[in-house]
Amino acid sequence: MEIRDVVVRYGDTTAVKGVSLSAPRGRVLALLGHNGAGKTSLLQVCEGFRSPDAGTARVLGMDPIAEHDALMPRLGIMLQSGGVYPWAAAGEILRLFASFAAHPLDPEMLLDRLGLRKFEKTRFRRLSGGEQQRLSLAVALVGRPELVFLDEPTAGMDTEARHTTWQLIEELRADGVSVLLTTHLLDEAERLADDVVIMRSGEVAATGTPAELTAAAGIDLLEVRADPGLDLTGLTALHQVTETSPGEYAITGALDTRALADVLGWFAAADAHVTAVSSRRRTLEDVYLSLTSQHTVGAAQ
Ligand SMILES: Nc1ncnc2c1ncn2[C@@H]1O[C@H](COP(=O)(O)OP(=O)(O)OP(=O)(O)O)[C@@H](O)[C@H]1O
Repeated sequence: MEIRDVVVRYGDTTAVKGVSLSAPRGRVLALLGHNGAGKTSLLQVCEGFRSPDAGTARVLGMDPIAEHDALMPRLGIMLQSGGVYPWAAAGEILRLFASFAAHPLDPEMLLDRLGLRKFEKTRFRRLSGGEQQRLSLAVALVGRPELVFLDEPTAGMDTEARHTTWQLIEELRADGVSVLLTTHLLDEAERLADDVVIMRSGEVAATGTPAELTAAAGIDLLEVRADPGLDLTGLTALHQVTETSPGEYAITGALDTRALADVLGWFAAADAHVTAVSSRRRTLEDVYLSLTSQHTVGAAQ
């Protein structure tokens, strides 16, 4: 899948501002970003549900709008709202979608795997949010798609369903299926994604594998608890510093021994009352927050 310079506008709002990205086959790509960052709009362009205002999209080598009918049977799409036939029973819905496909997965297997067996005779609208979500996932997968779009697939799911979903996604990838998912769960992205795209206000803020995004030599996150509201001028000239909450300072970047001494020396020189210091390697969540936080200032911004 390849998109180039895609722009999506809603009236005066530009939701996607010239995004380019490519998703190689057989990999899981996670699209991250705050509410309103433009993830769903971008997904809709790839799915052929929305025509971009500028730019191009190629999905499995096809134009998702002009070749929509040929493309759809090869895609699995799980929508945030999910609802398909609210009056039909869960089992009927899944078997119906299986009957549309040339080589479906076994719907009975999916009912069992996703814990839906006891709801097979329950109408969609009577299912709980998490059960609807599980059925929507099953519907997206039952046609044995080559490429799957999952918009917040595990939102509202309980822990067990979330783990089953992760396993299913890993099995899909092992079978060579490509997956493009959005999520607000950074641990989900870190566990599943081969590639990550972080969006901020309709633009790509960073891309890479989770390892690339979190990699740095030495200690890469130093957290210092001290007086709140310190004037960070001076420190920010040398390091990326965020006051993550009042009195909690996160200093990120590859920090060697000298840099650590500099940072603590700065707090000492500022006469700040330091009550705790800890260090660790960065997680994807740290990278995400430092790229999307409004309050981040400093050298690496
Ligand atoms: N149909 C629409 N009409 C007008 N504005 C819209 C429409 N759909 C989305 N937007 C706006 O476009 C921007 C991007 O929305 P989008 O749904 O793509 O974001 P998102 O990253 O998927 O957010 P979320 O994480 O909340 O699902 C937002 O500011 C949103 O309010």
